Amino acid sequence: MAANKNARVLVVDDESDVLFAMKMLLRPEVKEVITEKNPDNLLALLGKQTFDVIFLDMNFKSALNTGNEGLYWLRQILAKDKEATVILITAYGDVELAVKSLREGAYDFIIKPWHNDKLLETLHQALQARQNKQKGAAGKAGRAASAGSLAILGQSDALQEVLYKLEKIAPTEANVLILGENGTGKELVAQALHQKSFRSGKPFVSVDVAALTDTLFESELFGFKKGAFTDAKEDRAGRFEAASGGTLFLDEIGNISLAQQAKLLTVLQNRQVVPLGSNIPVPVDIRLISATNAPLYEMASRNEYRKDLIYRINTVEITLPPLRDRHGDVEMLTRHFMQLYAQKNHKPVPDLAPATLRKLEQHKWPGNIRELQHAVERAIIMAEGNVLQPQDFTFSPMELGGMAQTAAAAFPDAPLPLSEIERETIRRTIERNNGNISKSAKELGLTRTALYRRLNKHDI
Ligand SMILES: Nc1ncnc2c1ncn2[C@@H]1O[C@H](COP(=O)(O)OP(=O)(O)OP(=O)(O)O)[C@@H](O)[C@H]1O
Repeated sequence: MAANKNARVLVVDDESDVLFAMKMLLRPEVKEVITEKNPDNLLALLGKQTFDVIFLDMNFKSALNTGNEGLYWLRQILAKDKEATVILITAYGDVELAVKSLREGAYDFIIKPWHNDKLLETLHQALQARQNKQKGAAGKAGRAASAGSLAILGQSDALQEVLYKLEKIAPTEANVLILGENGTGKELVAQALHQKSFRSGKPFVSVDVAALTDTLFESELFGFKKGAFTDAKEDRAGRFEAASGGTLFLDEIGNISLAQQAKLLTVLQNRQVVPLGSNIPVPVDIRLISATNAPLYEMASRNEYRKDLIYRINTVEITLPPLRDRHGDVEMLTRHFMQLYAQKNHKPVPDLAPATLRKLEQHKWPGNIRELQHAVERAIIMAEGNVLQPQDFTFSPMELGGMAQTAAAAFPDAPLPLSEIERETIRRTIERNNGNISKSAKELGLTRTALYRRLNKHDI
């Protein structure tokens, strides 16, 4: 890091506290730190000297009124020097905008309040990248995000953007709402966020809230005291307490009743839970990650979901694209799962015929990565030779839409074995709920896990 000792850094922010803190932090790292409170002086400063890195506030309170002053100044800086290395300083609420600003040429951004070591890491990376660029090396190398030991695979732009955002927001305290269809990897992303956060040494507690009735919701999440209800034989901590210091992942948050929404909101507002049968509140120290495949905003506009709860849980949003929109990822994921399941089933890793790949790439994957995963496992188990052929991939009726229904209608009175009836009932329920597993499970009186087990059993 010796090269940094010659570096000159500029910090532009209209808050004196930020300037002071940055100066104290950066001074030992570089040769010179210049601070500037008024962005109007920026261009004059750049005219006088060059800076190796410029930290620029995205949220000036001042005059321009464009809604994104930071972006305006970023453009001004880059117009003057297109090689400038700019790191934006942004608030939680502006992460979307900050991600966009990367496309406009910012090197990176940090989120306020920042962690000092993270900020210094970003500074050193920026200086290194600048040096590489000056030497003519590939400056962008190493920018693609990975998700630690959890393999979130994909090379599509759509997924790369998600991974980039994940890297940025993981080491913050922001509540994250993950949106996306079934099987797009929401839980995987939640785990990665935890693993890359400062809470990673503490528990990651996952709760499928859609599976909980009103009473269970409270006892499971907030805990209970002995005697609170008939079966409460002893005190039990709720999931909020169990996740203390760590991350609480509430899956299927779109599927809770208005009464449950109100209870959750109270806890998040007060940052404390009151266990059932107690009147002593317990303080809560969790980072909240929620996920859903439900259209929360549409539901809110129909008054089926509380807007104030959405605002509590969505400090930052990550939307996972469906697999059909991740161009190039089907092959990568297929090959990954081929290796995984060949190994698991003690078989040699097969090849993939070009026609098979075409078939997989054309399929719409309504069950997304989970569906692909199961399809590959099935193919590995069933395939005869050591090249996977198109016929090794048979898509289930749910995946293909109405075909099975036609078949069932063709034999209305034929006696069916019980397992066929179960299969057909499950299939129709899922179809009626447009592939929503949680809703279907609720309707069928099963937990989601039990339903997944049956989907596997029936090869749906
Ligand atoms: N990008 C990815 N790379 C590798 N595996 C993935 C990826 N995305 C998802 N998976 C795998 O696909 C399966 C489904 O992912 P996950 O359970 O996280 O999805 P989900 O969106 O939470 O699903 P649901 O909405 O049904 O709860 C898991 O086995 C997960 O490990």
